[in-house]
Amino acid sequence: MEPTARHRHLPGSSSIGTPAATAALAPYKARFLDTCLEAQILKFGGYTLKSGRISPYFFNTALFHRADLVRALATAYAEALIAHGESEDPINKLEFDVLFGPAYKGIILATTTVVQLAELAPERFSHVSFSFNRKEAKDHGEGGTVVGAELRGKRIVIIDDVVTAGTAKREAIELIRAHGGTLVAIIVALDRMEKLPADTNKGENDEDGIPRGSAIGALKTEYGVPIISIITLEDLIQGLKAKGQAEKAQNCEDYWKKYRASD
Ligand SMILES: O=P(O)(O)OC[C@H]1O[C@H](OP(=O)(O)OP(=O)(O)O)[C@H](O)[C@@H]1O
Ligand SMILES: O=C(O)c1cc(=O)[nH]c(=O)[nH]1
Repeated sequence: MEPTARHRHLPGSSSIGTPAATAALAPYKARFLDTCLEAQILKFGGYTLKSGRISPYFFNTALFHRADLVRALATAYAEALIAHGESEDPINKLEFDVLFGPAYKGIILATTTVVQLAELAPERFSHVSFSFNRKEAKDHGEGGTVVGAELRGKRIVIIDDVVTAGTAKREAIELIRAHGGTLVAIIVALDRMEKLPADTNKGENDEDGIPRGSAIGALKTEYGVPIISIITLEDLIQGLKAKGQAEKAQNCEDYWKKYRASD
């Protein structure tokens, strides 16, 4: 779905998210990538990751705090869900009732994205609710660990920033199941398309350049649901090339060759 001009550039807003030379990508991906690059949410250099790998790029979702940026982020999640839901293939056609955002960062993603879903596709998504967990159960007032929509009998999409090891997603899935909900998909902002860190007990070497499974692939296999990302490393490389940023694209490609996931 192509959002209206109103959604692309509100009067008086900054130019954040204006499509530039990344046009070969789906327009919502190109706009999101432009936002990330313009606002330096995607940075380039040498960054040590949780895994210990040194990455030539780093994606910092905490930087989406300004009004225009959080709107661009929520719009991109909504557009990715809408694009996925519009698939002609009934197996891929995504229908859901609740966006569940694991605390804490997922909370803002779930709440802002339901607003944008209702704004961009009211006929399909006005009924969608949000829900999130408390990190610590509350024993007074309404009590409990889940806030927002009831999960029982509902089709749930988990929304989060990234998958690193998949631990937070597994915890969220257990909570959803314990409350009687059914997981139908997971959506994240960026898929780094990286293999899981090497298992030295299996004689693996992280730098061997042999593709192995990713955390996203493991979640897909374990739970049998699609994992949607707004953009992937492949999209980033394509976007950088289209913008003439050949050196950054090459550094990302070299990194990807080393740590490429097989799934
Ligand atoms: O374990 P994974 O599923 O791979 O996800 C990694 C998650 O861990 C971080 O959040 P964290 O749980 O630290 O909570 P926060 O949102 O409060 O920072 C991060 O923002 C991801 O959401
Ligand atoms: O793997 C990580 O540690 C990581 C990568 C990235 O791009 N962004 C982030 O916040 N963490």
